[in-house]
Amino acid sequence: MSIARFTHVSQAQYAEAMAGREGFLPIAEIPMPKRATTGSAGYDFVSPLEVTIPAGETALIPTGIRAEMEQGWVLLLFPRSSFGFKYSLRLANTVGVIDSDYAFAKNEGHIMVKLRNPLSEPVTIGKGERFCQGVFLPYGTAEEDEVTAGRVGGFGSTDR
Ligand SMILES: O=c1ccn([C@H]2C[C@H](O)[C@@H](COP(=O)(O)OP(=O)(O)OP(=O)(O)O)O2)c(=O)[nH]1
Repeated sequence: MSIARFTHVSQAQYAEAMAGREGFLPIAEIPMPKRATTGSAGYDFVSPLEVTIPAGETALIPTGIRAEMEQGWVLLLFPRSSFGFKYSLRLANTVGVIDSDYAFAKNEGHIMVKLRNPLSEPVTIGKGERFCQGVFLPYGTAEEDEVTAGRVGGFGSTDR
């Protein structure tokens, strides 16, 4: 069942997110997230730049990608299994929750991934390497849910 569409964020949004970094893929060359086989649940995301995460530290990777999806669906981000198995690499927030209305946030719904390297040695993610995966899942709502607010910002914005 097809319920979502991946697109690139704009050149301007990508440049803003990559400010101060070098050697990243041009936005047009970032491949759309792909499933490895017809039976795979996860869409693999590629890192647009080489990133070395020092021992015990974190790194934020802007993916250049946004996901529009039908209401009632969520995209959950997980590390790619092989990265977790090999390096114990994990998402700093354990799982990334990409809401269906995030695509229309001020930052165009630019999907960001924050990785944590819990090892005592640095880990390098190559430019163009598949490093995390996103799974689309349907979600339910509770009785008497009368939420009407819309999303504007990204992480933590609904506290403000
Ligand atoms: O790993 C992540 C997690 C979240 N997001 C984006 C998509 C999500 O829709 C938005 C807000 O995330 P979430 O709702 O999990 O964070 P929050 O801290 O609860 O923020 P808010 O108050 O905006 O809901 O940030 C990412 O790009 N990467």
